Amino acid sequence: MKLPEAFSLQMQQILGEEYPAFVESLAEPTPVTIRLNNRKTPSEPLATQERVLWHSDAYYLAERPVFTLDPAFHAGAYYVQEASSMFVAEAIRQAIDTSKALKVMDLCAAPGGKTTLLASLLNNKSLLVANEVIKSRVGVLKENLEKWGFPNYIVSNHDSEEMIDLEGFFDIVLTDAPCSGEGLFRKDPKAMNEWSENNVQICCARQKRILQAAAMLVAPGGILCYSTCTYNEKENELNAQWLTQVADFEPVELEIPAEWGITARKYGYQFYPHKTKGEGFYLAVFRKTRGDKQEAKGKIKLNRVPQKKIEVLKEWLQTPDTFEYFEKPDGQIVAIPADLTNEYAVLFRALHKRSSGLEIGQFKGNDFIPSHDLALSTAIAQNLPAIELSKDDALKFLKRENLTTDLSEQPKGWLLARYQGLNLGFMKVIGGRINNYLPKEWRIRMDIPE
Ligand SMILES: C[S@@+](CC[C@H](N)C(=O)[O-])C[C@H]1O[C@@H](n2cnc3c(N)ncnc32)[C@H](O)[C@@H]1O
Repeated sequence: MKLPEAFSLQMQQILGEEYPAFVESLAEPTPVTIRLNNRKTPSEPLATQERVLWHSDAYYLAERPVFTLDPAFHAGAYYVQEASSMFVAEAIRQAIDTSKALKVMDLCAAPGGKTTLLASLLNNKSLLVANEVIKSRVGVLKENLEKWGFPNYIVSNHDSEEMIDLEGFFDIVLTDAPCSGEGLFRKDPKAMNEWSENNVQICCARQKRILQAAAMLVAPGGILCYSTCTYNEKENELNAQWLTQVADFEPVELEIPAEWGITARKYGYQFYPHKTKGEGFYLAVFRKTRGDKQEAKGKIKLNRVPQKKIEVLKEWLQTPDTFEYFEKPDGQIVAIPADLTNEYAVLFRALHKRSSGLEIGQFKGNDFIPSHDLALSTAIAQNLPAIELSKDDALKFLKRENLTTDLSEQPKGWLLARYQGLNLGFMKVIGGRINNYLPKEWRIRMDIPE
């Protein structure tokens, strides 16, 4: 691999005698890792081998399978994620009590790897906002969150500076900042071609701007996590130092076993591919020492669903009484955790470009049409009519093709397509016909080998 000259010099300065080992590691293949969803376990456990040291649900795979051809992947049983970046969960676990009801903002969220990591860390009384500034990246973020199934989430599409009304609102803010990507050179050669000292400067200035906005969102006592997938001082340690100078934050020291191979710096923690089995990564965690806390108080400005309809909805959810039900102007019903209505009201007021929480479906006359979001949510009732599909048929369902299984004996009505006990989506049995309700934009497009 021919590294940019200025980058080589920079790494020699940072690493000294470790530099040759670093260069050698760049010629090795990128490890393939998956992180299992702790709320969705397939009946046949995935074949996993070596565990990622800093995450109890994550594993290295011997080779990269075609994930598109695994229905369990589409059901949200696991996420394919670079190993080093999973350290965010361990850091948060050490920095804050995750058994509490927490309000969490993932400020630079698409495609959602770390958002799903956060979702697995949170309990069902917590609330997760996934924000992405680039509109074209919001779709994939939503899709990944829907699949993951954690019900208490909102996806928003704002610049980090547009959130002034959420000052002091969050217990945790994650800023996984856009960066020069030095840690991704072997995984993504494009990152290397785009690298320049000038680009490092641009990234550094942008990160400061995002960090300043992120700092404002944190409640006193809350934590701010700052991460990049790069090595240079400007984007990492110097930005971390800058934050402690311009805002009321102190670095949180983490306990890390030596065998994990993570390098502790003054403010943060650095992953190098010659020392850890993963890509280059940097994380610093800070606690806010002072500031104003925003109390969550407000009223959701959506129509409440009439009691008669709520009785219908109750059949579709596992714990229907833990939600309150509202109707959006387009008729979609959203289920909002009853304990979190004040929090949702504050978020709805402050964020204009956003989703409205878990959309469970809509009424057409007296009939309830369940949504795909509901099919994949862990909030869905367990006793709904369902059919377990073979792998072939599960893939056919995901391609929106006709199934081989004979469904003519199935009672008319809604039927969940399942694979290894995990929901893939809804079908409707109408006489001799089946309608597939998998959203068209979600269907598998690749040809399935015989
Ligand atoms: C490193 S990526 C995030 C990866 C993601 N956290 C994950 O784990 O899958 C950085 C993201 O920040 C977004 N971004 C860029 N500028 C931003 C801004 N001013 N505010 C919020 N997000 C921004 C980029 O569009 C990009 O999606």
